[in-house]
Amino acid sequence: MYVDLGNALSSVASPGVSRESLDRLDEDVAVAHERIERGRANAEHGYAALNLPGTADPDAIKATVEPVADAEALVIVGIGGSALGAATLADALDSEVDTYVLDNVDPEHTTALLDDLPLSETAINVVSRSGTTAETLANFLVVREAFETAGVDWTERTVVTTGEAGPLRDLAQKHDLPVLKVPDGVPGRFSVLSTVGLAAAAIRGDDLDALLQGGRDVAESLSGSLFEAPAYAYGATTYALDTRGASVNAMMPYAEGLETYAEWYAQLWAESLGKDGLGQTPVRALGATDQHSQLQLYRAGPRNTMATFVRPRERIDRAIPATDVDGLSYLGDATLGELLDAEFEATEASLAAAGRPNVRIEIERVDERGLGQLLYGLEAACVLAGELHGVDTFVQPAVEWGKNAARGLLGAEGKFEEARAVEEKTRLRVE
Ligand SMILES: O=P(O)(O)OC[C@H]1O[C@](O)(CO)[C@@H](O)[C@@H]1O
Repeated sequence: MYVDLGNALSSVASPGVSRESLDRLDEDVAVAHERIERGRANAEHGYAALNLPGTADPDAIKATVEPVADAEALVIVGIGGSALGAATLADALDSEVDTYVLDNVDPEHTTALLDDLPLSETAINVVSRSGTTAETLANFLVVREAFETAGVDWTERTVVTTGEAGPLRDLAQKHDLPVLKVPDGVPGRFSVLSTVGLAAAAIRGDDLDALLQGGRDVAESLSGSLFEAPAYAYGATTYALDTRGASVNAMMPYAEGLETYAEWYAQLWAESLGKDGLGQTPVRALGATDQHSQLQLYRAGPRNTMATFVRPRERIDRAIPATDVDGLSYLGDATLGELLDAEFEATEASLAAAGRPNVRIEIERVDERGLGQLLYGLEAACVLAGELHGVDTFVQPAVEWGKNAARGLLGAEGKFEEARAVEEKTRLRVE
């Protein structure tokens, strides 16, 4: 994983950070690194996630999913951190196994998916750390019923990933289902390199060892200086730019296979840093596509945005056929990959020319090792940014209010004051 901070410097951009400020900030990075290392050594909640490249057991995961290793299709039933990591790997990596993610409770979408699936050839990976998330459990009950209606034994097609206890763990035990434990101390959004992201990857036949090796590559680079650790360089720079006004971070990977990665990043950044009135707003974008939708704002809108450009250094390419159409012959001399790289460098430079901060992140290829580096790198960057902001990176208390309100509206057991607030909504209807 390579990071280039050049276009974030105050000599190029505003908001920007001076080299002297980065040198001063590096002292705080050293202190934060010590804290992180201590947290990792004691396997403290959250910090333990940065140990996964060394603690995850790919062979045990592969053995557990063996019963469904013959699947032609896979449905991942989960939400948030229990879906986005696996979905990111599935979007980026090729596999013989057609993979679908049920991470919403839209009846039309769920029904259409179940109607199309070859259920007898389909594996189900239901994932929930708490085992109580309404959307995940509701979708699983619907999926299970579809299998039963089709006369397919769902207990033969299901692998469960969940915590030590809870309704999903109870269900797995009741039906003697293969179950993988979510490791202790690993919040959902930091769990892609654990059983949470790797169970589906194993069913798909992805190279788990290479994914974890990618994580180890970056873990070994973590040190007390941002000038030696690319992940910390990125984390520290987002912090420096955020505190100077860049309260929005547009994540713009230049690879179709990394589109879901930008969604994964959005949860990581929003749930980890969005608290105590602080937090950089993550925006999902895709290069070159969103040059033609969002770039106008980032180049000429309020000076509150930084952009993060991600690209693989190598990709399988395809020539653009020669053409005699006037004004287009230049395209015929290039390839799609060359055009995409030109767009990448041109867009990066266009923001710099307008004095808008941006950072470049590169990996060798969009393969298991490259993804392991990118995902672990962003996790480490996020943990460091959380230390510098002085927030508790590993909790997300603000999400509970809405969950309680929804449970109350559906008449779940217990008292949910929040549900009353929904009924007492202030109204100013215009029809
Ligand atoms: O894995 P679980 O417990 O189903 O939670 C799913 C997601 O919901 C959240 O708790 C937010 O509501 C996320 O932090 C988490 O990744």
